[in-house]
Amino acid sequence: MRTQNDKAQAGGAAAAPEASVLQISGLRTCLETRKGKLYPVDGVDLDIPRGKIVGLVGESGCGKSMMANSVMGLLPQGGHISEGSVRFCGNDFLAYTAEQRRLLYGDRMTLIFQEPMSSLNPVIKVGPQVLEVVMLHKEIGKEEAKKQVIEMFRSVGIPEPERRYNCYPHELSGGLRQRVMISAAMICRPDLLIADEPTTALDVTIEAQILQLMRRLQQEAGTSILLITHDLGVVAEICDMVYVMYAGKIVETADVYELFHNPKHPYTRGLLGSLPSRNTEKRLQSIPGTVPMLAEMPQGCRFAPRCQHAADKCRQALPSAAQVHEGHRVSCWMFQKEE
Ligand SMILES: Nc1ncnc2c1ncn2[C@@H]1O[C@H](COP(=O)(O)OP(=O)(O)OP(=O)(O)O)[C@@H](O)[C@H]1O
Repeated sequence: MRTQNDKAQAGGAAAAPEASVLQISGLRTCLETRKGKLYPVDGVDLDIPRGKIVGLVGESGCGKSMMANSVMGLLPQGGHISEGSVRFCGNDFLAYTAEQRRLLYGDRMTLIFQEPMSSLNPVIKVGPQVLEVVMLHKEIGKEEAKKQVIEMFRSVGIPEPERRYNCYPHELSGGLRQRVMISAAMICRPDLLIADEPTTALDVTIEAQILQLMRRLQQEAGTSILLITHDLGVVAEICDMVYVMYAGKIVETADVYELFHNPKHPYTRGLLGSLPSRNTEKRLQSIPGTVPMLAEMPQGCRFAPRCQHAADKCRQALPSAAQVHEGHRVSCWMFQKEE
């Protein structure tokens, strides 16, 4: 039977708070496929400071979900982390046993997806599904746990929480289902919430409400959030820091104000919808071309085939991350210091 000590070891609960909740260094995720070994995450460094909301942004197919799934142990068959390190609250996360991870997931590290129906069991009422999370991780009786679930439902803005407790997922709207998922993810006040496109399936008004809700709960619980999105508007709304990912690599990172006011990487500028130029007022609506297939990664900078600034050097070798401002790093040959 698990003990408080097991929980402390699994999540580092007894340790002094670390400045970073999640520290990922040189993470490489390998997929063994019929086409050979593919690397959807290829040398990623990412740091999530305690209590911050960090956006991970990039177009579809850039490897954002693979990044999250690598951390959450949700890789498809044939997938594994082949290089790098992951530290969770200062502990070597990759060295955790399966049991330590099981205790951690749902309690100190939680996940919400775009489509709550993929996580909710359609034949079990929503209240008991959240109750199960509480019972698994908190040492309290069923009556107390049920009270906490109803209180949580009230706190996330589910009207008539006692009645909704006994609804099946299909009886709720998409927005209410996502509030149920957020309840399940936040009820144990986790250190880290990974939210993978949590508002993409919702209409704009509900999206704004859900983002505000996440921000409020995050502030109340001191949870750090990794928010995965393809939408820089969502990033602007609630993130403190941003990592921009392209073709398995982080190409730029900065705090949110700096990234929006001083974007450097041509890919980030493309995502922002405009490519400032000294000579023209030209505005881009979208970036020409598509994200490369994993089996067809270009040599050199992976963005070079789509980049209007690409030079020979860009097609030959990968740039490393260079600091352009405090906390602002960019991987682009245009910003490498001359040797
Ligand atoms: N099971 C799989 N087998 C092989 N390749 C996969 C598998 N799942 C994803 N990929 C590939 O891995 C790459 C990264 O995919 P991933 O889903 O992480 O991207 P993403 O940025 O999260 O995009 P989206 O927002 O569309 O999910 C893509 O090239 C994708 O085709």
